[in-house]
Amino acid sequence: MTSGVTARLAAASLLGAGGAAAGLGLAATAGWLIARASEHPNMAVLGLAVVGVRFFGISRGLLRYAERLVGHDAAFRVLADVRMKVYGRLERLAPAGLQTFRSGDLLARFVDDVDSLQDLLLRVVSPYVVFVASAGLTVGLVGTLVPTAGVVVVVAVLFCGTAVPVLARHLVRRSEMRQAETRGELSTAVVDLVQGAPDLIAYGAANAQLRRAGRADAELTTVARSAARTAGTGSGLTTLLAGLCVWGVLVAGIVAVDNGQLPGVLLTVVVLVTLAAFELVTGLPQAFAIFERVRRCQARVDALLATEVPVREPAAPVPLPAAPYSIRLRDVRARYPSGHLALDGIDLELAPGDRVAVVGPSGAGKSTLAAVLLRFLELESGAASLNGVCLGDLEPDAVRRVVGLAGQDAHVFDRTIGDNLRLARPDATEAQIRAALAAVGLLDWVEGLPRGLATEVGEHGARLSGGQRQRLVVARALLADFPVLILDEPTEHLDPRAADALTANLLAASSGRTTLLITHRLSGLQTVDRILLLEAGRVVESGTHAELVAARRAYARLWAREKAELIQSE
Ligand SMILES: Nc1ncnc2c1ncn2[C@@H]1O[C@H](COP(=O)(O)OP(=O)(O)OP(=O)(O)O)[C@@H](O)[C@H]1O
Repeated sequence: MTSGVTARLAAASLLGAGGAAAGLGLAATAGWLIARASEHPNMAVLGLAVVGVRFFGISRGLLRYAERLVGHDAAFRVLADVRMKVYGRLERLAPAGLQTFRSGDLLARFVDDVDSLQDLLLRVVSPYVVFVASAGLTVGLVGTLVPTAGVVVVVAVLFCGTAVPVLARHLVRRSEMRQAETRGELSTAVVDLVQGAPDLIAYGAANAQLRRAGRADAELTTVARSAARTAGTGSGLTTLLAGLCVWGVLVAGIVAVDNGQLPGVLLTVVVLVTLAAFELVTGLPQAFAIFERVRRCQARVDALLATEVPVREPAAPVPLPAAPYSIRLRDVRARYPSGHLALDGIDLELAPGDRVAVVGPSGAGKSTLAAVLLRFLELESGAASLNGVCLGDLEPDAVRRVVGLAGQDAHVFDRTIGDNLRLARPDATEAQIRAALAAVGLLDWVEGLPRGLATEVGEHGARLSGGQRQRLVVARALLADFPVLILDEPTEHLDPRAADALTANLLAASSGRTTLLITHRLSGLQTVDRILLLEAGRVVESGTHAELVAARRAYARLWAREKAELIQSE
């Protein structure tokens, strides 16, 4: 917590205590005024009390307002700080480190759990500080005037301020702690329901998913109701105890007046001050219950913040070397946290301007190779370097400024075509945007649209065809102008002819730029400098297209099959 926030919290506590003191002052002066006025004294006697009522009345309102203002300001600052930390962590964890979290649960942690943390200051600490201040002053004032009444107030304060809330906290602990998890489960079910709606409907599975969300909702209602019932019972009990306390003070006060120990006028003061002090006590069991929920939310946020980053981040990063860039992998092995060994002894050389294709069957480890180069996945052994500097000694973000990816699952934002492109390069000129679109064969289409670059693409690019979406992602990567560009299955959603045309376009557009093309199609690879054929995480063949075809091994067989399929499809 920054010192500014600590000072604000201290100021809010002082203002809260001041407001409580003013409230008691108001009760005391008003009580005295009413009782004394009933004796019809000279107006001059009442004058000071009238001023006191005005002063305490106005200052109580002002102090409470100021306390809320300063307290909320502090709480929101804390919240902003935590949210920034959580977002920063999410950024470092994405994508490999987030795979253990479900996206709905992640959303609940990032939004609901972080939001709940403000309750600690606003709904737990603040009411308790105010109660402690009120109770302390009341015990002092009432105890001085009527010692036996003071004892009654002390006992009531201990019960209302400690015993009942602690008991309520104990009873409510399980359900309050369960709330954060259940909210996460509901969020997960709803996110699945919304994101998977078309498939759920197509497979007739929507009702089952709705029932799952319904069950999570019912469980959340049950735990919330159980927590509210316990907190409500606690509030009722404290109200009862506060009422008994006021009666006890009244009886002790009457005895004191009878014995001549207390002037009759002050009896009203003693009773009204006690009433005012216990005004806030009914909220305390709720505050303790909230404290349990906040603790659980804090634990969930802490777990996210403590999640290990999937790649090593150097304590003292080496500065990024100057361009041009060459990359070298030597005997690289990489394993996913699940234990799967996805790369097993990979060697790769990417000199400036090299265009290398990585091909191989599904699951061979092609995308994993991209993940290693982008520092999304740590090496288990072997060496990876950029201009001779170990990739692990550079800041991962610095590596990602050099090595860019146009991935098969890249996100298309719910904005316009132009916005999606400018994301990669906010200052891109019209000519640069047009060149990127032309390189992926989208320029004619975009120019034919009534709104051109201002056309909205919908959520996840829903208003685009699979192929257009894919091309847009590649255009964005070209526009970003990364020194080393990885194109992961850029032709994934295209028919064979369109795929081959796009590969040709891309290889032409990336001419002179270091490019790693990951693809399952071999057509068009005649123009790349080198091809690596991956199988089960190992390079089983490498060379130019001509060399590999001439070698008549696995690559040549794949090539023959692809040609036959192309002839068949025509
Ligand atoms: N996050 C992950 N956790 C565990 N295993 C993974 C993960 N991602 C991929 N794998 C496994 O690693 C292996 C290599 O996967 P990878 O995605 O690199 O293959 P690929 O060659 O790119 O396949 P495709 O052509 O289908 O995209 C596969 O067996 C896959 O199941």
